[in-house]
Amino acid sequence: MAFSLSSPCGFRSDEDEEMAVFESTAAEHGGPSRPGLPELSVISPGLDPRPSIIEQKAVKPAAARPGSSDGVKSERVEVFLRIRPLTEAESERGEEQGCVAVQDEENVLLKAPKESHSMRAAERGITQSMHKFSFSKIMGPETTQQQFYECSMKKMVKDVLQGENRLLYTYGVTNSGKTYTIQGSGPEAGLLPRALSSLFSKLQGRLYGAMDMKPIMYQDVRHLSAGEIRVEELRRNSLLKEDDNLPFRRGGNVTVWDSGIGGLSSTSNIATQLEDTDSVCLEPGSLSHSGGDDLEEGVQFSIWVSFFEIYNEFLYDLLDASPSLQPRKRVTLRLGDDKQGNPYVKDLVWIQVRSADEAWRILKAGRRNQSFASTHLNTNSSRSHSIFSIRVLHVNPEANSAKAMHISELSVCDLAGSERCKEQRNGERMKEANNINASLLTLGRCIAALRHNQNNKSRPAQVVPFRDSKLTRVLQGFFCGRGTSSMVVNINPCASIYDETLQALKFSALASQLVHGPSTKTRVAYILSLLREPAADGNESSLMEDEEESDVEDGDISMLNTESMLQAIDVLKREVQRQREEKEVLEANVREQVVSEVMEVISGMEAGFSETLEAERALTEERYEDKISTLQKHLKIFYSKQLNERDQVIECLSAALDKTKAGEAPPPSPPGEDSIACSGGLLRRSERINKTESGRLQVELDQCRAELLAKTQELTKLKTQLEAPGSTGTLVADRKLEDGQRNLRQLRLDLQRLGADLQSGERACCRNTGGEKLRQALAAADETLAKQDQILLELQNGLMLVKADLRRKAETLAQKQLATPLSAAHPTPGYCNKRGCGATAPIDTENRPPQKRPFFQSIFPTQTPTRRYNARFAEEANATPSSRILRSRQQSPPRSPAPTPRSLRGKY
Ligand SMILES: Nc1ncnc2c1ncn2[C@@H]1O[C@H](COP(=O)(O)OP(=O)(O)OP(=O)(O)O)[C@@H](O)[C@H]1O
Repeated sequence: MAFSLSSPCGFRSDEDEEMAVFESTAAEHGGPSRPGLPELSVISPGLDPRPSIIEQKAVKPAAARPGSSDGVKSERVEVFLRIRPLTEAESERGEEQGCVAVQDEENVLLKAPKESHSMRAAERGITQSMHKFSFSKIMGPETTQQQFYECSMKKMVKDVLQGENRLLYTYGVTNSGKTYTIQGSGPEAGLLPRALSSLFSKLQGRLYGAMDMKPIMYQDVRHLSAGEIRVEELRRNSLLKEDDNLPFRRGGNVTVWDSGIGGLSSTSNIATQLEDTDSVCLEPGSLSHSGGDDLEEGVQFSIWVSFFEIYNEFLYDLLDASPSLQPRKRVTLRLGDDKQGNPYVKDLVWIQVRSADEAWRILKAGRRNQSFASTHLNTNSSRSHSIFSIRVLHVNPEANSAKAMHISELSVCDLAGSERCKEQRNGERMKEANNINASLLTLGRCIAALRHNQNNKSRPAQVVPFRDSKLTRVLQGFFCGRGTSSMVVNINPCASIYDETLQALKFSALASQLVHGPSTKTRVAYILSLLREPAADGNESSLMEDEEESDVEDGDISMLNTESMLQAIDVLKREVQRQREEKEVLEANVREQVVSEVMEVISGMEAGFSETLEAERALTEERYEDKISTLQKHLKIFYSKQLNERDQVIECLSAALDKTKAGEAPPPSPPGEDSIACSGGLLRRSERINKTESGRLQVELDQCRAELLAKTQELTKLKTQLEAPGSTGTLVADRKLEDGQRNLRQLRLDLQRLGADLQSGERACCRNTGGEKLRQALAAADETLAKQDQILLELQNGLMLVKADLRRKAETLAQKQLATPLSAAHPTPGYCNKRGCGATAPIDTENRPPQKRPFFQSIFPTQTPTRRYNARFAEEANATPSSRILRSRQQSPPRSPAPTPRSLRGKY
């Protein structure tokens, strides 16, 4: 897996989010800034002055119980920063670009150099170019090993001798000085030799010399038999002897061994370094605090050490001594859990040491087996995580064996350096780098999860992925309350590795957020306090009677006898039960409270909803009522208009009918017609038509009547004139006759037009309610017209008779005139020619009664237009007025054919 240092030590997702929590901008802290982009981020455990000790109840409220652990304080994980000095070579390369600036003892500022990825990212606006970090203590390049020991590890040694478990681990980019910090170099002894020296210095005269008790598993002790003791002694001597025979002492040869995985895999030229470390010496007075004044009275201490490494996710015992220097197959160790679930390295070699020198020699012997290699950054780079552990057995020789033993531990872990995989050209180095980075990634995830759980106690706890790597599994106990840990972050101020350094510091910022869980001693104290409490039934009141108060105060639970331990277990079981019940009650109360609150909220919501619903309903009702009333108003107006129009139509039709009844005969309408299909528009149109047509018809009828009357009077007058003998008005009568005929023709034409108009009126009227009546009226008018026609016919006949009479008289006069000279001198041929009356035959014909022979035919025997007209007229005399009107329309092309009532019916 190619590892990118884009996030701190491989933090990928959750952790990156977490990191954002600590960041703040330059504006907040007065740092330099560019427009629109803050250049400084502050990544620290807290922005407020950080107390090194905080109240435990703020961290773990559940433990704040009267009589138990109330008031016990919990510490933040200490994180130290150590900046190594630049080497001459690095300075010559121009690595000094001031990217690491120590502000004070706790704060450091990182400024991205020009060529770094961070600066490029900052220029693109992705991140800041400056970052500020806070630490428990910052040790600059000038810091000596002694100073660093004083501030970091000295107290840890003291704590371990008092029965605590402590872990110190170094973290940083490769070649940043981790190994130097732990082991030292030359006269600069590292933390570990100083701790060993300090430890044995404190234990002067208090060492437990026998080798009959040995630490096993997580923190158990086994009593050794004599045979086993011999085996242990042999092993120790072998290792010490091996150290004495180290090749470098004889000239610095190369040691070669098999990593146990892929055959010969690691090569180390350790001569130089071991020579250096071999000569590690402590400055005079550096361990001035030697002396075990604060050690427990009467207790002796047995010191055992182990040394193993995690290389490519395999565990190797570095003290698995073998006298052979030949390549050999290394045995891998397995991890196991004890009954309490504490992880431990199975079959790990523990060597009892009686002095700091022995311990140091054992360490050196183990280092020979450690995996080192030359990388592009470090010629002697650790390719594995190495863990050197010191177990202190607290033995009370005066007490019985069961309660005489307590174990504490100091572990020092030199983590392999994180690095860019892509920069490893060797395949094996690449693999190592991958494994190193993977395990560091897991460590980061564990720390992030722990921190999350500590900060979010109310939420479900995250699973801490200790099992995802061997490293975290081994260190699990120190992160879970069975000890405390301190971190040393080593950085190299070289500009070329600025980006990696920045990521390492971000990782450390996360680690510094951690708070130590309750220590082992705290738990023991809690259990013992439970045992001291008088139980409700009084059964436990005698529990501690056998125990010495001093033992209890010491908090060493192993000092209880079996019976007391069983009782303690019972008490603890009951305590667990009590706490469970307490929590159940609490949960029930909380549930009840939550339910009642939720119900309140629900009922409030219900009330709100019903109010809203009511308001909505009222609003909707109001709106629809408005709409209905508007609609009703409109309908009312519409129907009242309709009714008015209808009434008007009815009135008009009634009036027209009345008028028609009074003197006019409207044309008949087809039977069965009614006004069911009448619409408002048709009624109005009918009304208009009726009004205009009726008026016009009325006027025309009046005119016709007047004309008829005038003609009748004229004819009567003529008649009387003609009847008068010797009347000189023959010509006048003739002329009058012609005029009468013309007038009659005109009259007929008018009548025809009148008939057509009446028919139109009939069509219009047939649509309305009074259509039937109007038709009847028209039929009556038609009959009247027919009667008038009849009268006219009679008049014509009368005229014909008068004319015939006049002719006869004229002939008689002519004959008389022929008989007289006067009559010869004044012939009247013009008259005869004019009238075409030369023929005599017609005279006879004309003497026939008028009914037998048409009047005009008798007057104009030849086929003239007048005759044709008269013939037609004769036909018409026998036809109804309607048929005459229809015929006249057919013979009048200029006039458009009138629509029949049927067609009108279809149209409407
Ligand atoms: N504080 C210091 N003062 C002087 N020299 C130092 C200091 N820290 C480190 N060095 C030197 O820097 C070099 C690299 O140190 P070291 O081997 O301890 O790095 P490292 O972090 O352990 O590297 P790796 O992770 O690759 O093992 C060594 O030569 C060491 O002597």
